[in-house]
Amino acid sequence: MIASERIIVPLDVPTLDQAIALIELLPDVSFWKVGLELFTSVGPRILDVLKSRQKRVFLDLKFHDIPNTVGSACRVAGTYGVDLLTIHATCGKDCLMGAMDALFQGASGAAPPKLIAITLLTSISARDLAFDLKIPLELPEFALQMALLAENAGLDGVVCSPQEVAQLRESCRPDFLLVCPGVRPVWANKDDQKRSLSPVQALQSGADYLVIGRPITAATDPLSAWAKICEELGSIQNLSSAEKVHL
Ligand SMILES: O=C(O)c1cc(=O)[nH]c(=O)n1[C@@H]1O[C@H](COP(=O)(O)O)[C@@H](O)[C@H]1O
Repeated sequence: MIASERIIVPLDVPTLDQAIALIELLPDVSFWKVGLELFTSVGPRILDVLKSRQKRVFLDLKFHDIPNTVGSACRVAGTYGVDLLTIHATCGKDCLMGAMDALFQGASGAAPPKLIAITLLTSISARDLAFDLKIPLELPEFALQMALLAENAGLDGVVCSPQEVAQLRESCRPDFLLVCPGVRPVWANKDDQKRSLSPVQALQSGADYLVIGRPITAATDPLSAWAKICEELGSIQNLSSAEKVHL
């Protein structure tokens, strides 16, 4: 897999027309993420648009509810034929296991999406975790525990910040997918991301996929921002973990 295929670009726009314009502006992007804004606005139509263009699809709905509700939603999401789907690890083990079962049922014989759990949102700082959320664990330890919970529940991987990815790569099974948002080239704004690293650092630390949005989509020239990031990633010599990923 070449480095650019490991970048997932979020379609964080409110309308179908804007989503299609972005897809057409960046023809070399092979993996797109559909998140809460676009899916709330457009629904599953956007998934058909992407699949008809042979794109891989990350459906980022970040489910977080009781097991019965999440399971029912996963049964529907399993019918969509997408590649990746998100759930919060803090749903708990029963909910995570039930979600996996429900995805298989929904896919009815076809390959279900890989289910990956949010460990801790990349917009949360160590201070937020301790003082606002009152979690009595150091941030890297909390992220690790959430990843181990997801792994024990049989999930395919997790979403984590690039700052924790090296630790998770060491502690989790080798084929456990590690997807990192909050990635920022040195020349880009941090925006609301609190635990970022550069794309090169994130891949070198063991990420399988990088989610990179505003540094590309909000750039004055998105096409050259995309090209610049691909060029930076092209300089990495050892991309071995990519060989394990078959999405
Ligand atoms: O699940 C995600 O993709 C996600 C998890 C997380 O912890 N942090 C995070 O930023 N994301 C998503 O990754 C994307 C990051 O976008 P930028 O900050 O514009 O690069 C957004 O679509 C977020 O919804």
